[in-house]
Amino acid sequence: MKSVDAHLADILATVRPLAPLELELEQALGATLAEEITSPVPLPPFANSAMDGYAVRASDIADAPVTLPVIDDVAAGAGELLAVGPGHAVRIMTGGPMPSGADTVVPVELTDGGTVQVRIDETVREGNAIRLAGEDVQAGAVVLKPGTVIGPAQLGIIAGVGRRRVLARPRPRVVVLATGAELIEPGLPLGPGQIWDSNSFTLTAAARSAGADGFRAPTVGDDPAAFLERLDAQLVRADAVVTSGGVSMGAYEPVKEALGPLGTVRFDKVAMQPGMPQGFGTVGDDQVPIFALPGNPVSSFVSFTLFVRPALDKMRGLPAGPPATVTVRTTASLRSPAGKRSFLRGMLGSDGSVAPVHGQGSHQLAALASANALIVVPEDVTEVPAGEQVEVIRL
Ligand SMILES: Nc1nc2c(c(=O)[nH]1)N[C@H]1C(S)=C(S)[C@@H](COP(=O)(O)OP(=O)(O)OC[C@H]3O[C@@H](n4cnc5c(N)ncnc54)[C@H](O)[C@@H]3O)O[C@H]1N2
Ligand code: MOO
Repeated sequence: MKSVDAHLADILATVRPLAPLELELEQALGATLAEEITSPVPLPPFANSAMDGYAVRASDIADAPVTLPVIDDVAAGAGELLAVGPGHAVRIMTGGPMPSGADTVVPVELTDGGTVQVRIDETVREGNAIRLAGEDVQAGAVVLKPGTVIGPAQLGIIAGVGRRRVLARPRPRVVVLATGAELIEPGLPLGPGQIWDSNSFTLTAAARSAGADGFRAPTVGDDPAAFLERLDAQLVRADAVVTSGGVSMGAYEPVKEALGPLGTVRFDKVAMQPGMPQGFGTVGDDQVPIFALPGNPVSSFVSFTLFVRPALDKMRGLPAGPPATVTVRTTASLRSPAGKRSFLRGMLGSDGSVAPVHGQGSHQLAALASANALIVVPEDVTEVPAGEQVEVIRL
């Protein structure tokens, strides 16, 4: 049997980072920056008020209460500004550019709010409530480095320095294709021998959680020709394909039967529990990576976590490797088959312990849904007593 590490190494040796594209900001969430972002101007570009109030000279309000004439009204976006001379005040709004001559803003709460003249009840220190030009970013400064994943705040600064597009590796497009003659769409009534398709929803969501665009293709039955036809139709929009089911030893294994003869997809038994039968390779003229995951719901999810997620990291241009683990104490004893690495479903507690959940079968979806961690038991360990330290992968 092939080791988990060797299988992941083969996958990571095959997949390539996606080429960077010029992305519109609306498309850039979750993409990985492939250029340095600098600011062409200082930010803020000009000194402006941090509060709604009055721009004054600090020396004029030292003996507050004082009453000053209001000579101008400055909203955010105002262009033409009158200078503030000695003894003058200008009403100003948050974000409004500071008029020359003024060195201080008095918040409206400390005044009578007048528009012709204003009574200032309290003095404030010189420079109060002014946001200086360049206080956030100096002109020419780097605000984001290549390799940064663009989240909401990163999008904000890219737009904030005036950019409409960025050079970035896009989110990988992952097509999820579930196979099985027994599968029926959730929402429709079950017939004899049928089950509702859950894997395609889990895997599509897992792809999205991993920073990809997940697309759920319509499921296919057990006919290899129909599978190949569906796959072919989906390849145009796929940077990677994930299938579920049809890879073990049965009489009807459409994925294995369809992909095996291509010679570009290998089917292996990987020394793990769950998730032993695994297919991986490339398909189509563009050599699109394909992950043929086992059909058992827990097996396909665990396989995604161990193999597909790191591959997506690599496609996104991020550091890629096995999932991170933390060491905690198990509250109960654990069992694992000899020669296989087990990934038991567990619940991490706030006290630094993990409890295996009830129901460790690879078909037990509800138990998986109640877990927040995978407890890793190495290949050479068959029993772990309660209270021992174990490695866990957080889900
Ligand atoms: N004789 C052997 N039988 C099996 C072996 C083996 O080595 N020798 N391996 C077992 C292991 S381990 C696994 S894992 C499964 C993998 O089977 P397949 O990948 O071929 O998957 P299927 O047979 O299509 O389905 C397995 C199981 O999962 C259910 N399933 C499938 N797709 C979905 C879906 N989209 N949503 C929900 N549930 C799904 C399906 O109904 C089956 O119950 O093979 C073992 N057998
Ligand atoms: O490898 Mo299978 O996933 O145990 O059920």
